[in-house]
Amino acid sequence: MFRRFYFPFVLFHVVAFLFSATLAVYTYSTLKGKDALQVERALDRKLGQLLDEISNELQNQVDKLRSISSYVALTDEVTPSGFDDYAKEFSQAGDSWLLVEWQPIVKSVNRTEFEESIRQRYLQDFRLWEPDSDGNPIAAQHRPEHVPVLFVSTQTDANDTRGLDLAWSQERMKSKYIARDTGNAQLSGFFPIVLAPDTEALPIGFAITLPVYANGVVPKTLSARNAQIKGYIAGVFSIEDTMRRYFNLLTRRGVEIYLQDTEQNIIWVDSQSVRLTSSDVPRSSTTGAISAIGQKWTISLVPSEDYLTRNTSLNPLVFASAIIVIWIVLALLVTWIYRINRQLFYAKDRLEDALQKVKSSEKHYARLSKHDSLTGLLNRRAFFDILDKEIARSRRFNDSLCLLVADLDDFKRINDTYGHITGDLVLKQFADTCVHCCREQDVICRYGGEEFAVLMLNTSIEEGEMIARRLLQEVNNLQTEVVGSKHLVNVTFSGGLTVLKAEDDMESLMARGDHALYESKHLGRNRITVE
Ligand SMILES: Nc1nc2c(ncn2[C@@H]2O[C@H](COP(=O)(O)OP(=O)(O)OP(=O)(O)O)[C@@H](O)[C@H]2O)c(=O)[nH]1
Repeated sequence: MFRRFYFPFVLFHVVAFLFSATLAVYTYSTLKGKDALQVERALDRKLGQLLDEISNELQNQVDKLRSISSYVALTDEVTPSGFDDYAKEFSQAGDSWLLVEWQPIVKSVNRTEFEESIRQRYLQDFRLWEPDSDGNPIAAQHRPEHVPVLFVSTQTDANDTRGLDLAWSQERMKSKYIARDTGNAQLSGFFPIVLAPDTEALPIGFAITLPVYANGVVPKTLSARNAQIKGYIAGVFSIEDTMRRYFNLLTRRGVEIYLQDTEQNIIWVDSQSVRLTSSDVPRSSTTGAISAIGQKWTISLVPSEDYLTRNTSLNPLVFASAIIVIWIVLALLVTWIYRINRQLFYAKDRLEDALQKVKSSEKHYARLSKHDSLTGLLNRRAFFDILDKEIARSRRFNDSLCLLVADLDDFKRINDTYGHITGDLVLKQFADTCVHCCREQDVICRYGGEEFAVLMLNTSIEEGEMIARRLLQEVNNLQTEVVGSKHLVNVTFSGGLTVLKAEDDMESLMARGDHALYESKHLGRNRITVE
């Protein structure tokens, strides 16, 4: 009976799919990681370049402001047109400055006089302004010192900045004081630029402030620098205008740019600069610092998903196809292995089956070669094998051994009268009776057609005779039903009993048994003769 070959196809496909998907996803993410690294390196290079360019730009602007400051320092009577001409000469069109301002120091004692003198000499509607805490400009009141914008050269229409005290911005004020104390140019933090008292849109920017001393000589001591300062030359720059040209290419491609000053003000340079107050720069950024003119700016480049996708050589479709291809290859491979395996499986089954049959027929033929097929008793050849060994064993242990040779009486007549089938039944019943009457260790065989032999091991002649007579009696009582009728058949046998003697061999023992049997036949059958 063949077993059924089972293969879990559904499970296989699930496993094959998961395997292919895992392989593809792993490869994809590894390559994507490499791509991301390349993008990061490219951004790093770009950032380094930007830092250099911006640093140069700032230094360039400082140099220009220094030239203007020398004009103010050396000129006794600075006029609006003179300042404007001079400022414009050094700040060519196309430069990134929004305003260049001259901010003289105005002490509280002469603040009103100063306002008045300016009105009389230059600007009839001149007024001093300063902002409140919310950044809204209000009229200047009780401050000990003012640094209002007196003259301004501007690239905007915002001439109203004249009179504004732009020191109201904390970042700007701080940079001004540092410039005054150190005597050096100072870059401010980021702040909203007020272009007029009623400015609505405040661009975010920064200022570069230079302290101006009489004759352009910077006093050596701090107290002297504080006492002798004449005012400040300041360049005010919009981040949007100044930085845009450096960041343009990157922002257009989807890289977000964040600028951070020393005061932790963060500017997001996008389509329009936005000052962030609470949000942080995203973590996944390429960051670099620039130290310029007393400030430290941090610039962070954050590539958008869109930018990463465009700069990646990986195509998800290719990997989706890879999953399917790997899946198909696995399926073909396993189908091939499955077929071979199934053939082997069934071949093994057939072999096992055949082997089983061979084994059972071996047993069958082994039994057939030793036994009589009708009665199941040992056959003549097997009997002689055993007889030979038992004679030798009896000799060695000095045991007594009896042999009974039995032959059914007038058996030919039974065959002739009732048929061979009934004859066979009689033979079988006689054999069963022998097995029943003799002991377990005795060896019984069908010696010939209706001749039998019983070897009684470890048995004296007296015991043997007793067993033989008991068998004779049992057979006498035996009745076999004729096949196909209710008629009963009786059978008898004649027996020759003998015991192994010292000089005996197999032939002599058998011959004496046969002789005794003939004696029984001769004396009238149905008897046992002992010899
Ligand atoms: N039914 C059947 N008959 C068998 C078998 N083997 C031998 N015979 C028959 O047994 C008979 C033996 O006959 P005989 O040798 O003349 O002996 P008998 O008729 O028993 O006469 P005595 O031995 O002198 O008593 C023969 O007819 C054989 O054909 C067998 O296996 N089955």
